Amino acid sequence: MAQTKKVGDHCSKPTLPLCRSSKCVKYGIVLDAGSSHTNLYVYEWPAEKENDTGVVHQVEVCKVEGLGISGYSQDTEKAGLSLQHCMKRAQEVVPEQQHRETPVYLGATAGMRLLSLQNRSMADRVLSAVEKTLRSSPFNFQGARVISGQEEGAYGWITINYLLGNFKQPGWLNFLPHLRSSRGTSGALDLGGASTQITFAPDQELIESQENSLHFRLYGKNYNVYTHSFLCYGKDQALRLKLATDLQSTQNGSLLDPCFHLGYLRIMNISDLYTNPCIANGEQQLPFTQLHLQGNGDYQRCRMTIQKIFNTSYCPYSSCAFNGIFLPPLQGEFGAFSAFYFVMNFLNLTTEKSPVPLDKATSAVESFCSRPWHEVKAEFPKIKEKYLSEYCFSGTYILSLLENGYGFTMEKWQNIQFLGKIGSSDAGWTLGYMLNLTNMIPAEKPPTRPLSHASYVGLMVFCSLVLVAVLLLSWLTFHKPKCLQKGLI
Ligand SMILES: Nc1nc2c(ncn2[C@@H]2O[C@H](COP(=O)(O)OP(=O)(O)OP(=O)(O)O)[C@@H](O)[C@H]2O)c(=O)[nH]1
Repeated sequence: MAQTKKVGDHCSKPTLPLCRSSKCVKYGIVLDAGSSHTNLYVYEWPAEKENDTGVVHQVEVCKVEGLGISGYSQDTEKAGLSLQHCMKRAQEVVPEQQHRETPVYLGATAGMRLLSLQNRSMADRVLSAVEKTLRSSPFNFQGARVISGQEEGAYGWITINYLLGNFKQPGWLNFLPHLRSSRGTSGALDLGGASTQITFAPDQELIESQENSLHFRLYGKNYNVYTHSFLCYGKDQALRLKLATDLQSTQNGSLLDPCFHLGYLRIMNISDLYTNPCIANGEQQLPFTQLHLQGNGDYQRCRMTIQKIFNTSYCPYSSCAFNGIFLPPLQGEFGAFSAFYFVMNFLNLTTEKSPVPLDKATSAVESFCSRPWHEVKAEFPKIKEKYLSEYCFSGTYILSLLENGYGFTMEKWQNIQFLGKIGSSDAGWTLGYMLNLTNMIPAEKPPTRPLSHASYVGLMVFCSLVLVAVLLLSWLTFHKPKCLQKGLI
């Protein structure tokens, strides 16, 4: 059973001093090694870091081309060069005198979790190759590791709530402890290529399954948070799961697929489809080596085929998402990011103001899926064919996951905001990871800032004037001039 994580507890012992030998850390770098590619993020500390007043924000993002876990294992040299290019970019962004103080972290997510399950030594080789490049940079390399699904969910939740300013409550709430609940935070929905996470503070205190339960103490406040990471339910692995399920009913490897546009053709090697732990050994039973996929763009049928990858036939708890995984009743607002945003943004279903209602979103995906492939390709010539050809599947998958998998009804759907960035920072787990490791979110509320000299002098003058006025009034009351006293008789 996974241990309950206390993020705030790590914070009580700083792992990285913010100021060393008169130099303060002003930047931090995090690399997110995902299944399809790696992103390098450079963050900048707020100006008044000692008092933790400003907000740590992103100043640069660099996409390391080819360095997805699969890409790296295929072409190490090319991916290594691409990584060096992004490290150089970071050296330009971070002032030279700051290089030695700037911490660099690498976290690998679900792609690497799957690679570790499938081929441990390959996964270790990938990590040590990346580590070697990072060690040779002028920055302060702090380590590369595979983060757990629970951490990915937790840090995504921390990132968006930190950026939305949800952790710092007005001081007057300290005097009304009954109002200080976990509410007022936003839930986090993250869709990757290999896994998807849902994290939120539920209404009910009890989280029925220990491995879905997180306890944080941040800024002097306790948070009970639910999280789950569904490995193999990122959008790329979900497509594989769906294809593997569909293949069971074909005799010759030809598949009429409603999740792709009419006129779209794709040929895939069956061995590529089956080389990962998400799909149990079905390959041997198939009498063909290639899959010939032909699109026929039918949203309703696509939705039905996707539905088959969610097993909702059993639930050992009071309520479940799918595959027997506990899910408490959904609570509050949610921010949906990563591929949730990429896909919904392409389909024009993200708005800054009010969310697009569920029925309108469904009609939009349905109408997109029904368009012939040649027409879609002609309209979006600049979009990568891999992304463009899969928006129909991805849009339908997102609707199925949120509606059927998690139970976002028409009403609850209105609480979802699809987010690319918050301010200048991308929504994702990386910022939360760095904030935790550098102790930027303390477990306890920082002491109230002492008054500045000018405010102190001003306050003293004001108090003195009030005192003089009170003394004068008292004197006038008890020693009234005689003429006045006579007049009153
Ligand atoms: N449309 C579009 N899709 C993208 C873009 N960048 C990444 N993706 C896809 O979005 C999905 C999620 O990508 P990431 O957020 O990098 O997730 P990941 O790191 O693969 O996630 P894990 O599953 O946790 O390993 C993947 O299927 C990517 O192929 C983009 O710019 N546009």
